[in-house]
Amino acid sequence: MDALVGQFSLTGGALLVAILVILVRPLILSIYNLVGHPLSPLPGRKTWAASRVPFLWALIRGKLVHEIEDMHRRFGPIVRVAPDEVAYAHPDAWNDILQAKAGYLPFPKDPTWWAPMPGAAPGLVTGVDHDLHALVRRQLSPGFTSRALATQEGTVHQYVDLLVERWREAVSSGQGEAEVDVMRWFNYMTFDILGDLAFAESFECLQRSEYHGWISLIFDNLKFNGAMISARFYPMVDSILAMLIPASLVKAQKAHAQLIVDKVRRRLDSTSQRLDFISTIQTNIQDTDYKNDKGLPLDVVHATFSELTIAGSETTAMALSAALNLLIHHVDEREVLVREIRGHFGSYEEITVQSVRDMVYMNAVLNEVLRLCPPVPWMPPRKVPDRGRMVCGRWLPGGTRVSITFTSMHREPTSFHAPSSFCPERWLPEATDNPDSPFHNDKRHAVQPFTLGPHSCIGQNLAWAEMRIALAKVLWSFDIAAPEDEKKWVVWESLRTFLLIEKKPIAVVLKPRAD
Ligand code: HEM
Repeated sequence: MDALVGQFSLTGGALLVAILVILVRPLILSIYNLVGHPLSPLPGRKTWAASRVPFLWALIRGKLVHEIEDMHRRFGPIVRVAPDEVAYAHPDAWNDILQAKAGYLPFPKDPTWWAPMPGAAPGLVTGVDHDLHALVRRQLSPGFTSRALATQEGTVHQYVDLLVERWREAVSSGQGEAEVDVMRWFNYMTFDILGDLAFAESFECLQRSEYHGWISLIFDNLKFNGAMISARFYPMVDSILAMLIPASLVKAQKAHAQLIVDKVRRRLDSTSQRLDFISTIQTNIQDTDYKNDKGLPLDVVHATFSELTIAGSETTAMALSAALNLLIHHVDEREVLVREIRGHFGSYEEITVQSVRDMVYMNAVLNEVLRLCPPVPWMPPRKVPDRGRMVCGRWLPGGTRVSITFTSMHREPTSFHAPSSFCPERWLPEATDNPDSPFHNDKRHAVQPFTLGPHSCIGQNLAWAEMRIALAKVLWSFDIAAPEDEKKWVVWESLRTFLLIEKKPIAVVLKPRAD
C-alpha cells in the first residue's frame, strides 16, 4: 500500500513538474521577452512581443501583412512583430538588409522560413547556403539577360496573342461583350510562357482554357504550406503535422515532383539550340556534390525549376490582374493610358518589347500597380549575422529576424503623399521634376517589388516585358469596364495572404474597342 501511495505521489509530482514546465516556462519567457529582451525597447503590440503565437496565428488566417501594416500605422516604420523579429517600413531597410557593404555580406535568409521541406533538395529560392545559391544563380543568369529576352520575345507574343484570341472568341460568343475572370486567364498565360521558356513545352492552359493539375495543386495548398512552415517554430507540432498530411496529398505532391523531373529530362534530351532558361546550364549539370565541383547537382536543378515555375508565373499574373482591377475602377487614368497606347502604335503588330519599353504613362501605371498591389506581399525574414549589425540606425543583436512587408513599406505615410490612392502621376517627370507637385518628395526608392541584392528577382526583365506587352495588346484590342454587379468587385486590400496572395476571381467586362 505504502509503495502504491509512494508511486502515486511520485507520478503526481512528476505530473505537477510537467504542468509547471508547460505553463510556467512560456510565462517566464514571455515576461523576459517583454522586459528583459534586447528588443524590448522597440514599439509594437505587447502580445506579439511576448510570444511568436499571434504572428503565426495571423499568418495561418491569411492576415499577417494586414496586421503588420496596422502595427506600422500605429507605431511607426520600425516595429517588433515577434520576440526576436523586427519588421521595417523604412526605405533604408532595403539597403541595410539586402545589399553587401564594405567587408560584409548581405544578411542570410532565415532557414526556418526559407529552407526546403525535409527530404527535399534546395533550389535557387530555398538555397539558404550562400555558396550554393551563388552557384545556381551564376549558372542561370545568362538566360535572363536583355540579350536572352530579345530571343525569347517571340514566345511572349505567342501566348499573349493566344490570350487575346481567346478573349475575342468569348466576346463574339457573348454577343459583343464578355465578362472574364482575368486572374485565371493571366495565370494561364504566364504559366504557359514559363513552361515554354523553361521546358520548351507549355502547360497548355490557354489551349485547354483550364489550369494544369500541377498549378491547381499549388494554389489549393497555399494555406497548408503556410501552416507547415509555421509549425517549424514548434518541433513537436511540426512532427505531429507531418504525420497528419493526408496520404492523397503526399501522393499528389510526389506525382507533381515527378512531372518537373520528366519535363527537365525531356528538355535536357532535346537538341534545341534556343537560349532559354535551361540551355545555359545544360552542359554544367552533374550528379555530384556542388562543393567539390562547378556543376549543378540534378536534384538542385529539379528544385530550382519547380520554384522558378511558381516564382515566374503567379507573380506576373498577379500584377496584371491588379492592374486591370485598378483600371476598371479608375476611369480617368484608364482613358489616359488607352489614349497613350492607341496613339502610340499604328497596328497591333507594332507592339514589341522595344516599342513598349519607354511608354511614360504605362510605366507610371505599372509602377503604381506594383506599389499598391505588390505580387509578393511579404519578404520572409533574413537573419542578422552573428556579431550583430545596424539596421536603420539601430543596433540589432546577431540572430534577430528582420522582415519587410511590401504593402507596409509601399504605403508608408512618411514616404508617400496620398499613400493608399492610385496615382500614376507620382511617377511622371512632372512630379519628379516639379517641386510644386504634391508627389515631388515621395520616396520612390522605397518601392522595391523585386527587392535588391544577390537574391533579388532574376526574372524582372521578363516580368516587365510580359506586363507591358500584355497590357498594351489587351487595351489596344478591347474596351474594359467593371461588372455592373458590385458584389463582383474585388477590394485588393481584403485579399488574404498566406505565403502568396489568395486567388479570387477578378471579373472584367470586355468589349471590342469602340474607336
Ligand atoms: C511582377 C512580377 C514579379 C515580381 C513582383 C517578382 C518579385 C520577386 C521577389 C520579391 C523575389 C524575392 C527576392 C528576395 O528574396 O529578396 C523574387 C525572386 C525570384 N523571382 Fe521574381 N518576381 C516577378 C516575376 C518573376 C519572373 C517573370 C521570373 C522568372 C521567369 C521570376 C523568378 C524569380 C526567381 C527565380 C527568384 C529567386 C531569385 C533568387 O533567390 O536568387 N520572377 N521575385
